[in-house]
Amino acid sequence: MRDSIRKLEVRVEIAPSRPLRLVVAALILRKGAGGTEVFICQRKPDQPMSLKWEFPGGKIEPGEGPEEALARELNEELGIAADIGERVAQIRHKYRNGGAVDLQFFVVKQFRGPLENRIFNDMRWAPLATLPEYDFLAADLGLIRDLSEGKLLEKI
Ligand SMILES: Nc1nc2c([nH]c(=O)n2[C@H]2C[C@H](O)[C@@H](COP(=O)(O)OP(=O)(O)OP(=O)(O)O)O2)c(=O)[nH]1
Repeated sequence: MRDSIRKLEVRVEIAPSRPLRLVVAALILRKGAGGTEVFICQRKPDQPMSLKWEFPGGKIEPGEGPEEALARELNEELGIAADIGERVAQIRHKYRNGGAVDLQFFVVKQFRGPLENRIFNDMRWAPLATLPEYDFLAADLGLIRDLSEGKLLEKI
């Protein structure tokens, strides 16, 4: 009995202090003159990881499914009603200062409403080949490389 209590205490001590954040983000796509473009957003100067570029989205709230969470975030951040499409990537990343994230990326090809900037420092459509020119969040860098080389979306 005492042994099992001791084991339990040890487990509590080594439990991770920062939980894994479950995050969903959108690759909102359109056809541009020079090929496919994706919608990218820049974080504000007063946010953690300030001025880094990212794909719109955010944390899944308790009780939400990933698609539901992403539709909510896109409505809150950009004022659009989006049709959430195929999940094309999942990435786990440990930030040096801020714990770990589990990121799921979904394609969005259709949405209703004009894109409004409600929370970002800047936002724009970027041709896939130009993505490496932007200072993206570290977790996104593998995805950025694949997108810019035309690897990930070839079947879409
Ligand atoms: N939306 C979005 N978040 C991303 C991307 N890549 C990446 O590492 N993240 C991280 C940054 C944040 O830690 C988290 C998203 O959380 P959030 O949007 O709900 O809130 P936040 O930026 O204020 O972050 P936090 O300080 O509350 O953790 O996921 C991405 O491409 N898009």
